Amino acid sequence: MDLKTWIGWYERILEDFKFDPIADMEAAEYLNDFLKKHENMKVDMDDLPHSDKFIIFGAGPSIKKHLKLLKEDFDLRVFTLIAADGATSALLEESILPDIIVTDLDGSMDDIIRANKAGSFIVVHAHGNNLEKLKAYLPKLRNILGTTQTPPIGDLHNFGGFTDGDRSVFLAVELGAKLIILAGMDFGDIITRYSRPQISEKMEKADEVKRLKLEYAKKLIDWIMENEDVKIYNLIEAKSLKG
Ligand SMILES: Nc1ncnc2c1ncn2[C@@H]1O[C@H](COP(=O)(O)OP(=O)(O)OP(=O)(O)O)[C@@H](O)[C@H]1O
Ligand SMILES: Nc1nc2c(c(=O)[nH]1)N=C(CO)CN2
Ligand SMILES: [Mg+2]
Repeated sequence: MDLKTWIGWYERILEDFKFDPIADMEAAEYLNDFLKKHENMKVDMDDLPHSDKFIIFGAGPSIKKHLKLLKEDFDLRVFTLIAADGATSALLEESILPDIIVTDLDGSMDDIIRANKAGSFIVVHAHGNNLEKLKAYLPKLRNILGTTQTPPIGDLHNFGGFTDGDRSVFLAVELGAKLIILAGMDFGDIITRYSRPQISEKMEKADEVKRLKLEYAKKLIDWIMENEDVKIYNLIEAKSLKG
């Protein structure tokens, strides 16, 4: 998505969520300054693993079922694997290391740091509500690519995308994907412990903000399906994985 089109979406998001664009910019400046001061922790788009086939994992209720089916029926080595934030924990439980993690640092950070140490590249998003998390966790990470939802500054990227899941799809398109399989991308209004590590039940009804975030995630992925030269299959809609 070009920047002009993204800014149109961003303006609607700012209005719907009442986010503060100045706070978004301050977080972006913090991330950019950190990466400038720690060149050895930074990577660029060319450094990220990629192929023309991607699987992108979201943190929805179907994630474990989809992971098990994919492990049985597909040679995962053919794909570049992207975990959206909290989905990283589900992959590690199945002994799968994602090639790339896309995160605003609110998944299970123990798992995300473990995967990053084991070799997953990490695409860290700065926004007005995660400045404290940037301060706490950036020093613990390596192989970082920085993203922002504001017009990009310095070394940061903005290839479009709001939630970690849809931003992962925009990233895959930017990296040359021709085929993308979506797993654990239920959208809807049920969230899991992978998405909210602090909830006590295995699943819960999403609050209104999360429900609206998932609505945007779906709309942005629909936009990609209609406007980009890529085939996207959501396993949620597949009648049979082999069919
Ligand atoms: N039912 C679902 N529950 C949670 N995530 C889902 C669901 N369906 C799809 N996803 C995708 O999985 C991604 C990873 O989930 P996670 O909740 O960790 O992300 P997030 O973008 O950080 O959201 P939040 O800002 O609410 O913490 C989401 O960004 C979303 O795009
Ligand atoms: N300001 C702000 N921006 C965001 C937020 C958020 O909570 N606040 N959440 C996101 C991922 O879902 C993406 N962008
Ligand atoms: Mg997140």
